[in-house]
Amino acid sequence: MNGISVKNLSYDYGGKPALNNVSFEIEAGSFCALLGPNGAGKSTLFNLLTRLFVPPQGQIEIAGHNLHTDPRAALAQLGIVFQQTTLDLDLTVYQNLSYFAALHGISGRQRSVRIEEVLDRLDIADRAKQKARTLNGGHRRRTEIARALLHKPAVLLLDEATVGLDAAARASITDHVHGLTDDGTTILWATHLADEVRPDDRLIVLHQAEILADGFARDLQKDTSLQEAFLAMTRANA
Ligand SMILES: Nc1ncnc2c1ncn2[C@@H]1O[C@H](COP(=O)(O)OP(=O)(O)OP(=O)(O)O)[C@@H](O)[C@H]1O
Repeated sequence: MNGISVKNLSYDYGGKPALNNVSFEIEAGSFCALLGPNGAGKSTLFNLLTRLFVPPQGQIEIAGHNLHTDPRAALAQLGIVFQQTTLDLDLTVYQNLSYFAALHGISGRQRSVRIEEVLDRLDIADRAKQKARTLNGGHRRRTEIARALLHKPAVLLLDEATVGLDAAARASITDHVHGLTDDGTTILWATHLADEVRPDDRLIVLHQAEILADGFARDLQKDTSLQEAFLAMTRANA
């Protein structure tokens, strides 16, 4: 079964295409980077995958559930980390997660067990009692990723999750997120930074509403760096 399946997906803003007949499949339990410059269509794709937007054309399946015909089952399998931070800065890390767990109907002992599990996964158990306001950017992001995993989603979407972080925090977040596939979670990682993609990653390059390349990063970069290959690809299609 696929983690994510997208077929012939299109979307436009007032006639200007933001996604043009896009199709791809991501195997369950794998990490896929979605690399594209600003304006490529990444956020639009995420808004469609989370059903914030309804596509005029195309089909989306999340963990085998059709998002259009069975949205409840599909969305139950989805975790998301948006580009803009959405923590309540006046609550502690634990309280932020506890509130979210309650929204998902996770209660009682199960709630504290799950919170401990996800904090451990992101190596931030020692921050549980700290107010979110006192955390650095990297730890805030890790808290949001932990929160997105509380309901054990089969698929996790991250939209430019390292925006505004320094190089060390970016590297730590990308390491942690790669590790999340260990338990079978499917990851779609949107970025405009080629250095966040590893040679063994599945890579989809999105540019001007279309998929320019889809394969393993090592094959797409060939003898050059991925950054150079990415720039050459997007320049050639400017
Ligand atoms: N609400 C909107 N109204 C009109 N055009 C929009 C709107 N949102 C996005 N666009 C346009 O659609 C195209 C795709 O934008 P989108 O935000 O999906 O790209 P992106 O890859 O996520 O870029 P970024 O990293 O800058 O967010 C761009 O040309 C953008 O200007």
